[in-house]
Order: sequence, then C-alpha cells, then structure tokens
Amino acid sequence: GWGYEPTNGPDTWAADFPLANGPRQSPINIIPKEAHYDPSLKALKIRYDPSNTKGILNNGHSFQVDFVDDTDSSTLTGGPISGVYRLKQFHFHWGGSDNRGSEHTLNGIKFPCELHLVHWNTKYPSFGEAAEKPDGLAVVGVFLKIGAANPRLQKVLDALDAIKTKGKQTTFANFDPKTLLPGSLDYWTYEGSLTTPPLLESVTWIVLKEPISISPAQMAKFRSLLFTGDGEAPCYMVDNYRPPQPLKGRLVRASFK
Ligand SMILES: Cc1cc(C(C)C)[n+](CCc2cnc[nH]2)c(C(C)C)c1
Ligand SMILES: [Zn+2]
Repeated sequence: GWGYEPTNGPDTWAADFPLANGPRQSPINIIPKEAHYDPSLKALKIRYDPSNTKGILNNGHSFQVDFVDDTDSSTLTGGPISGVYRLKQFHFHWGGSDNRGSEHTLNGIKFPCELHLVHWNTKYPSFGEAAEKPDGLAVVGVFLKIGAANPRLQKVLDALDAIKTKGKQTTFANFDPKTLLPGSLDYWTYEGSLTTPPLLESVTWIVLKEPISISPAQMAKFRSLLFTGDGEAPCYMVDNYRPPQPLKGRLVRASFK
C-alpha cells in the first residue's frame, strides 16, 4: 500500500490515485506577500468539548486522537466556512530531523511538524460522505517550531508508548485540543485536498499564521513511533509528509493584514 518510503511515497501515488495531479491538491507553499487580505473573512469560532475525546490510534501513517462526533458539541464555525463542521480527529506530520516535517511551507520554509485538526460539514450525514464533497471537510493546520517544551503536548506524548506500532490504540480521555492552538487565530485559507491517498479534493484549509512550540526531546518522542506493525521489521514513523503541490491558479486568502 501507499506510504512515505521511496518505493511507495508521494511521487508514486499518482499511479493508483490519479487525483494526485488534480486542480486542488494539498499541501501548498504559502507566500504571505502573495496572499490576498479578505476583510469579509470572519473570525474562526472553535468550541471543543474535552469529554468528546474517544481514543488515540497509530494508523500506520501518523497517530490520531479521535473524537465522538454524533452531536454538535465540538465544532468549527465562522472563518471561511459556512455552516457547522464537527471535529473528527487531530493528527500530526513530522520529519526525521528538525529541518523538515511540515506539509504546508511558508516562503519555502519547512517546519519540523504540523498539526491537523479535521472537521466535517454537518450538511452531510457522515464524515465518510463529507470527505467526498468539495465543501465536505475543513482542516485547521498549525505549524510547530523548535523551542521550549510545550506542556500542552505532554499528555499526547505520554500516550505514545502505548501505540508504538501500526494498529495499536489506547484509551485517551478528556483532552481539549483548544489548548494546542496558538494565541492568535489569524489564518490563511485556500481550497485543497487530503494530503494522503485517496487525496480527495474536499478540504477547506485554514492554516494558522502563529506556530506553537515543541522541544527537540518532544520531537524525538514522535520519531520513536513505528510505521510498521508488531512482528514486522521496524521502520520509524518519520517524514510522513507530502511536499507542496502546484497552486494551479488558486487564490490564498488571508484573514489579517
Ligand atoms: C477519509 C480520510 C480523511 C483523512 C483526513 C482528512 C483525516 N485522511 C488523512 C489524510 C490527511 C492527513 N492530513 C491531511 N489529509 C485519510 C487517510 C488516513 C487515508 C482518509
Ligand atoms: Zn494531516
């Protein structure tokens, strides 16, 4: 199956997933000077209920924290989207060293890590249905930069020992993903896609301007996870990012001057 190794990584995906060369692929390189300030963009409204936290899973590509999404208790509204989008999960992408790892880049600069908070449009009956619609998903992206240890990440990091290999999951409760957000909710937004196969072009991307911090020791913890399952030759979960894709005429709008 697809992955991030030379034999099955991003450059090979187009063979099985023709959308890889589609008109609205993600991630992209964001050039702030070429973004268009849009005064009509609303402020992001993010309301999460920690009691919706369901668990934490190593899915063989990243690890994800899943949320109960059968009510409107954890939602994203406002910003560039209309209607109510429910939080489904969050996960990260990171590199094998501090000079790479993010999916979006800023003026060509890669961050060591990028957080994705995935939401789906409640005008559709389920996440799976929404994932196939052009306005089905909204993903908030947050850059992580090397600095002081981030205490907000510690609870997630402490759970990783229990999900070292592909398919492992463990209980994870009462986590408020809002604590992972930076002080400013200024953002860039553009129409894009999932960044892994099936590369569905269903994502309104909302990339926050302000990064949050992560320490080298905390990054090392991410890098201790395995892509591989129990009993397989171990392969460290690193460089699980797709590089920037062609803009193909898309506008990137900024919520700030
Ligand atoms: C239906 C589906 C949705 C997603 C994301 C948007 C959570 N993903 C993750 C793709 C993705 C990760 N970061 C941005 N897109 C997949 C992968 C696991 C097969 C399938
Ligand atoms: Zn992602």
